[in-house]
Amino acid sequence: MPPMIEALVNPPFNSREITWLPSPAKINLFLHICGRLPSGYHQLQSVFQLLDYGDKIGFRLNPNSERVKLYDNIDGVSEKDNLISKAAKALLAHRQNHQGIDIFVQKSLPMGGGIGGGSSNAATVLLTLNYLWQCDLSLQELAHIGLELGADVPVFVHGRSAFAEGVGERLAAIELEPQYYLVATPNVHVSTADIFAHKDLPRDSAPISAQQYSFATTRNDCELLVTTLHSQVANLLQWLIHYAPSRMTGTGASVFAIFNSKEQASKVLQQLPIDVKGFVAEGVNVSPLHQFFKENGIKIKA
Ligand SMILES: C[C@](O)(CO)[C@H](O)COP(=O)(O)OP(=O)(O)OC[C@H]1O[C@@H](n2ccc(N)nc2=O)[C@H](O)[C@@H]1O
Ligand SMILES: Nc1ncnc2c1ncn2[C@@H]1O[C@H](COP(=O)(O)OP(=O)(O)OP(=O)(O)O)[C@@H](O)[C@H]1O
Repeated sequence: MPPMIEALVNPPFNSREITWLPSPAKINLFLHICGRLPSGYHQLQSVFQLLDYGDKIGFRLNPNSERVKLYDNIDGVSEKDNLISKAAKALLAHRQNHQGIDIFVQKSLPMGGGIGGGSSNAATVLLTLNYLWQCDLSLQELAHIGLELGADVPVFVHGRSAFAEGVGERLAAIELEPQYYLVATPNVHVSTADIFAHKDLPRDSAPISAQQYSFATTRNDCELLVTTLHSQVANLLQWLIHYAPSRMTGTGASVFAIFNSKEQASKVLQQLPIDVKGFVAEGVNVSPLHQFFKENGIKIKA
């Protein structure tokens, strides 16, 4: 495609340079388990708080190919299992053109930490390829495709901090006070599937309404089990709680502490124990990915 026409068709994407899009993290401000479905999946209630921090996914048009090529491998994840490839594959059937696309990844988020990195990567790919391939799917349709890839994908597709129910797919946008979060990940892997399958996991929290949500009156129902099984998570939470209200996100291993100012959060970040990785982020009501689309005049069907 000649550069002029290409630039008109797919701004801000082109074949000369990589366009980097945000793939933000989330934390679960609370996580109640209200029951178990016949499928084995759990009925949850949660508040997904989106953050202004995350990975970056790069896209470059390839005029010489009709294929999607993923350039950056993620340690320990085969290309076939990568949620980025899976998201691209899931959209193939819907594409209205055969534009070849090269995909790149700058990973900042720890994997399997309960902060949704893989799910967010998948959502960024679904929304971007929907645009580049002119699939014209709605957010609802993209979220439906995303749910097949992971329970946390729909919230990133919709791009709003939300009160969530069901397996995480029934979402109601929520406006949260701007706050700063120190997110810290100890050097231990917690398997989401193992935690949900564990006999000691409590599964009988009474449902609450979105209006009833407050941090102080809610919990993460996975926290007691995960801290019992993994002393690294227990020790980190005990340490953090001296500085600010703190809780585990998802099924761990990451935990977060809530601060009113970025300075306070950054000060504690600098003191984190040596084997703990962390970052400071601001909570946002609208995903940085959706902000990117808005700023570039790209509309997605509601
Ligand atoms: C715990 C949360 O992080 C909360 O945000 C998510 O619900 C987990 O989302 P995720 O990592 O995208 O999870 P998935 O990849 O869909 O599921 C991983 C495994 O967790 C269990 N699982 C997950 C979600 C759910 N509502 N009930 C479950 O029982 C299932 O055994 C599943 O095989
Ligand atoms: N692009 C990807 N980025 C990160 N992990 C990926 C990716 N593709 C596949 N995975 C696999 O998915 C697993 C879960 O990834 P993810 O980062 O979404 O988990 P998480 O932070 O625990 O999030 P959740 O809150 O959804 O449980 C990883 O351990 C990894 O094996």
